[in-house]
Amino acid sequence: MTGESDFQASVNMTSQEKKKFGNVMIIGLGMIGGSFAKALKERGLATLYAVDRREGELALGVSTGVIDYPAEISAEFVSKMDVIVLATPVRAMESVLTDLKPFISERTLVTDVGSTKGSVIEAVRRVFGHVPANFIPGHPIAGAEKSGVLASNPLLFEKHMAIVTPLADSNPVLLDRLHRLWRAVGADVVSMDVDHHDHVLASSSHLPHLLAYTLVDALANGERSQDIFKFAAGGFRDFTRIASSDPVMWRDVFMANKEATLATLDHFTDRLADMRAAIEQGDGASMFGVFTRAKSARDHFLRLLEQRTIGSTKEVRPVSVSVLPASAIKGDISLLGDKSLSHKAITIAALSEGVSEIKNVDLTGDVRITMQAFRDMGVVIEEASADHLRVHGVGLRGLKAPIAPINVHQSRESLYLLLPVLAGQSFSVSVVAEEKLLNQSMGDLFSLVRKMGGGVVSEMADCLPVDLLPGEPSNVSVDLKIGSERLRMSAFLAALYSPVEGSVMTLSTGLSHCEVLLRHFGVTILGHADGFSVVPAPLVGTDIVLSGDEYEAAWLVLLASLLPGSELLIENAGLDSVSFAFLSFLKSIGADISIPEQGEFGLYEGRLQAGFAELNSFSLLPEQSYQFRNELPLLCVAAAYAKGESCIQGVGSLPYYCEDRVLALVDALEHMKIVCTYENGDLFIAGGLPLGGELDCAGDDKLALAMLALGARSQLLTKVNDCQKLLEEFNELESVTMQLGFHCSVAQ
Ligand SMILES: NC(=O)C1=CN([C@@H]2O[C@H](COP(=O)(O)OP(=O)(O)OC[C@H]3O[C@@H](n4cnc5c(N)ncnc54)[C@H](O)[C@@H]3O)[C@@H](O)[C@H]2O)C=CC1
Ligand SMILES: O=C(O)C(=O)Cc1ccc(O)cc1
Repeated sequence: MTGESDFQASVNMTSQEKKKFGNVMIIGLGMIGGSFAKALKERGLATLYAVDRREGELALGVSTGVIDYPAEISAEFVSKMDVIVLATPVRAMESVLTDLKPFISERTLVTDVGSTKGSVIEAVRRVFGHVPANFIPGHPIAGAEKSGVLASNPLLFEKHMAIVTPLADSNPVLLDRLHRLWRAVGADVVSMDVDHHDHVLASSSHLPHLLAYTLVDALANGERSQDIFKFAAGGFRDFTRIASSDPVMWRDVFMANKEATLATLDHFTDRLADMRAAIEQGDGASMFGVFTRAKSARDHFLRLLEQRTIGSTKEVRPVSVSVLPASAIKGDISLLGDKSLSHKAITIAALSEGVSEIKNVDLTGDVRITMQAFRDMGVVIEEASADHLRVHGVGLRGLKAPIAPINVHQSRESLYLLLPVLAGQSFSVSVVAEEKLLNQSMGDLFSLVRKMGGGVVSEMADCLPVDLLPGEPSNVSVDLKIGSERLRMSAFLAALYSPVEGSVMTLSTGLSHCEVLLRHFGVTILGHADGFSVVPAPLVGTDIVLSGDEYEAAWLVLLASLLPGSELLIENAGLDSVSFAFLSFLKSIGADISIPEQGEFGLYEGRLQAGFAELNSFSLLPEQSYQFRNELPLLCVAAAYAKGESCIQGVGSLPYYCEDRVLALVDALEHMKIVCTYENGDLFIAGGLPLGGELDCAGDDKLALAMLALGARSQLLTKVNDCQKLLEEFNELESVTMQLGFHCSVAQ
């Protein structure tokens, strides 16, 4: 069968000619074996041999350049191999292993590509009596409905996953080689436990194939089959593509992975029966619920998959924003709802009874993570348009246990909202996260949730991932001390689950969006001298139009104040106590601002107007600096343009991230030739006219806006680097400023 001289020529190669992975033998030169061989061969990484019970495939393999040499299972070939890959249907692997056994050396890596893993390991045990350290199973999650060597594609594995399922005594050197092999053909390697693999794949791959085969067979043999196929629309074609897959391979898969397939099939059959009942009873709401949840889950996963295909980690390109000194800003605008408010409104609407319409909602970035979590727990959320949601609330305790852990990815906002809500349910749930949220102490949040009465279990002290276990609800009374302000909404949510009136003690009695939003949904929140009490009652679904982002509004007001001739009108401002106090302070130092009246729930809502005015220097007391800690970068800019020297006291006593921001802005001011002095935690800024120049906001969006405002009336162009976060948070920056005649240009 094999040309002995070819073989001799190949094994006589000098070490220089020997390729990175040496001699690789594929057993079963079909679509997957052929693709793997071709990917290695085209990259010059190995000398490729193949064995197949169909000689024709081997001849085609050589003539189409998929392999170098045909081979056979014999001492001469097998003993010289560095890697042997089993790529036959899974049930053929036992006989292949039996043939290999007499010749195999323990330095040779033996692996496979089979779609099931438990059955392959059982076959290895039957043949060898144990699993040898050099046998390490694998499975590429890439393929097609085609078969045979002619269908092989050297790019098949690029940016797809390859699962490896090593055993406790797998040889680590050979395991490393297996990882390298898959990475060399473009795959991302993931390790998995054998049983987990078989259950996951039973649902994600085996069940869909079973449904496609059965559907086509049922329809093809039924009445009107001719016309069914003749008039089949795209959906039928999409759904049944995989019914063209190889029947031998798939018969083997179902025989090999019986238990796991039956489990997922039973689950699916139950759900199909529910759907049948819904159709029979004309229960449109149930159908609508299933369809919306399924659509959003699929859309969500597709987005994740797209990110994978672009690259395993999201590519972040550095972005800078430049401003040319402007003469004036003029115009009427509406701002998109605040992101943090959008997260909160979705959460409260999901926990309300009945339907809520949320308008002017920002659905970009992290907000979708909060939304997906509620969808995973049975809340139907319709996207009526790009900034309008219809949320079918399920009540405070009406969430359903999710089938997988809730993943908050890297969204702190989602985590702080979801954790108290999950702790109030009657099911256990795991919460996982990614990258920057891992390995960070969540002590303040976890202890708040513990107060609610349930169990909070994490492997690493107070870090994610965490398991929440239901417990007897206890009375919630939370004291938000300095620096814990980010817990404010979490505390109010926890208080909603308190059996008796919950209380949230706060430093100031001013109203924030948290209380206002809850009042909007029918919660009675009473203000006291040292905070608030929350009267337990169901939340009531309602309609709400979210007001524009407050920091963006404050920034635009500052711009209007700095630029002579400006006339600005923000149609949809919504100011909480701090923003109201901040704008009132600007007024007190000479700004020309007209603030809207206080509305029913406590916000200053409506039209916010501002025009140019020369600002006076000011002195801010430590308690004011604390109150305006988030707005301080804007106040530094006001000071830089004001007449005379301003003083901001108590910067050194602010939470570290607020102080850091101010100090970064001091560097920028000095770079622009504005004289600043920072002494004993107090900051002095001598007003003047900033020069302009290149600045770096270190990825901080609030700082970036302040820096752009510094450039508003400066003498030269101002360029701010590292603005990715700014554009994520304020993605209409360019369009809003363009509308007002203030040109911010974005460059990558
Ligand atoms: N088709 C797909 O999309 C994927 C398949 N897999 C797995 O890869 C393996 C191969 O699948 P495909 O390449 O699609 O099938 P295929 O039908 O294209 O190739 C299988 C090859 O194995 C040969 N073969 C069968 N029994 C043999 C034996 N006893 N000795 C030597 N050769 C033998 C056949 O002649 C054929 O050429 C299967 O275990 C399958 O579960 C894994 C991922 C994706
Ligand atoms: O063709 C498709 O869409 C597939 O699903 C390919 C596939 C088939 C079997 C596997 O074990 C892995 C991937």
